[in-house]
Amino acid sequence: MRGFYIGRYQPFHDGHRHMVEEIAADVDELVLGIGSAGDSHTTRNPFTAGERVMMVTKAVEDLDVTTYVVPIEDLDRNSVWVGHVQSMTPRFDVAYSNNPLVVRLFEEAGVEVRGSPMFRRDVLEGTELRERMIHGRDWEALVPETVVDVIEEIDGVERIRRIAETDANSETPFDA
Ligand SMILES: Nc1ncnc2c1ncn2[C@@H]1O[C@H](COP(=O)(O)OP(=O)(O)OP(=O)(O)O)[C@@H](O)[C@H]1O
Ligand SMILES: NC(=O)c1ccc[n+]([C@@H]2O[C@H](COP(=O)(O)O)[C@@H](O)[C@H]2O)c1
Repeated sequence: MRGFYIGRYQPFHDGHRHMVEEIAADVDELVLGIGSAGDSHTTRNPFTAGERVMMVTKAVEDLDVTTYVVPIEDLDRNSVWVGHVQSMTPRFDVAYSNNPLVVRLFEEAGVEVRGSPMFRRDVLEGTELRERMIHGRDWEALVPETVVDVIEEIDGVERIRRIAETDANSETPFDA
């Protein structure tokens, strides 16, 4: 059986890793969708699709499940989004998500959806991690070590801080 799990992964953190471990117990193969793939250089979406491909690939490579990492750009039309996802991914049998819109769109399209309880959501949340990076608080303990390495390689903390300085409203593209 093949599963599908999408997130923005800005960045990929231990909550995502926990969910992937649970999914891996269910499936033979896993498709990990990098959502909002066209977005980067904003405080909400600081990392590019390519940078997130590196984070996600390295964060799951020790697991005993074949994984395909596929970037997926957003569409203006929710009603055809599931078809868009399916057009970009290997065929899958079940979608995993805790995002209510994603759950609804897959269910309406007749795809089985499974969720899981949130894991340490008080700290394991992308928004919280990005805030910690901006304000110099500890974030490294909340993501897989391989993700720390990628963020260091791309100088990601410096980027987020620069964006936060120049972009108080968070969605304006970064231009240095
Ligand atoms: N701590 C967690 N435990 C379990 N699932 C999680 C956790 N955090 C996020 N998820 C789920 O992972 C998927 C992808 O989440 P996403 O990439 O938006 O992360 P996020 O932490 O919610 O980020 P942000 O705060 O940037 O929106 C969603 O289905 C989300 O509900
Ligand atoms: N119309 C669309 O493009 C559409 C609809 C639902 C979800 N999505 C994307 O799927 C991803 C869902 O991930 P999260 O659970 O991390 O929000 C996001 O990147 C979101 O933008 C896109």
